[in-house]
Amino acid sequence: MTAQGEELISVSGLSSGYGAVPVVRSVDLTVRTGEIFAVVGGNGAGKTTLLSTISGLLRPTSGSVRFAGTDITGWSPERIVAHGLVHVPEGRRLFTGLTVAEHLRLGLWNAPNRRKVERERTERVVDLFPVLGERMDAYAEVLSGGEQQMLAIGQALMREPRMMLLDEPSIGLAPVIIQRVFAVVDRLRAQNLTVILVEQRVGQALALADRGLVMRHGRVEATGTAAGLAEDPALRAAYLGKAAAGGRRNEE
Ligand SMILES: Nc1ncnc2c1ncn2[C@@H]1O[C@H](COP(=O)(O)OP(=O)(O)OP(=O)(O)O)[C@@H](O)[C@H]1O
Repeated sequence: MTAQGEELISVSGLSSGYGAVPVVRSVDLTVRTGEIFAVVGGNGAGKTTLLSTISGLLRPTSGSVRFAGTDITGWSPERIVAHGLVHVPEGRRLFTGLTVAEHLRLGLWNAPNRRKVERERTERVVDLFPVLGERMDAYAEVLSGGEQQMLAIGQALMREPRMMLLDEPSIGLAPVIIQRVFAVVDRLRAQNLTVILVEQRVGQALALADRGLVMRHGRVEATGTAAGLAEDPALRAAYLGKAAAGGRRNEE
């Protein structure tokens, strides 16, 4: 177990891609326990590929990932999950024909103590997302987009992870629902869960995060505190839209 503020994950020189096509190029990052770390950047910058490489879905072509004091480079996704690092992919990836309760149970599918902990962990997920408690017998496909996102996060939380990789949770959601999902991520941080958050909504992600990085063409373009990144004039102009860049100019 790592204490709050201690380094939980350290990614060094990580590169990966698809076949012979390199996408992630020599990325370095470290995240401390209890932090929300935002990864932002334009379409196709390599954010999803970076998360998939950290979670073992893609093998790195070089570099290393050290998590909770152990080198997990090249481990299978199942082994990485068992070590406390879960990945909530973009698009939620729920199963048609399975209910909310079945999805939550599935989150524990290969957990050694699943029968013992299922009830208590389900209660914790429902405490975070009360709407799931009201819809336990509903099939995933009839849930709203927001409920599906909550279920995807809830399923990952059934493992009581130390770290969550959260890919584009806001996609396709109404602003009020995005706020609700982000509020839960904030609450999870207060419970010492560490999060790497990939987001297209750069302003909102940086407002929530402690630190972060900007990716461009698979490389780290900038890294630092979320507040520092949000105030950087070049980054504001590139990723926060004309209005934000204009606002900055007006302030100066
Ligand atoms: N399965 C795949 N096979 C081949 N190329 C892929 C695959 N997935 C992504 N790519 C390519 O890798 C590059 C990076 O994609 P990635 O999805 O990691 O970027 P991203 O920053 O997450 O973008 P977005 O925000 O649009 O999801 C893109 O050029 C994309 O076309």
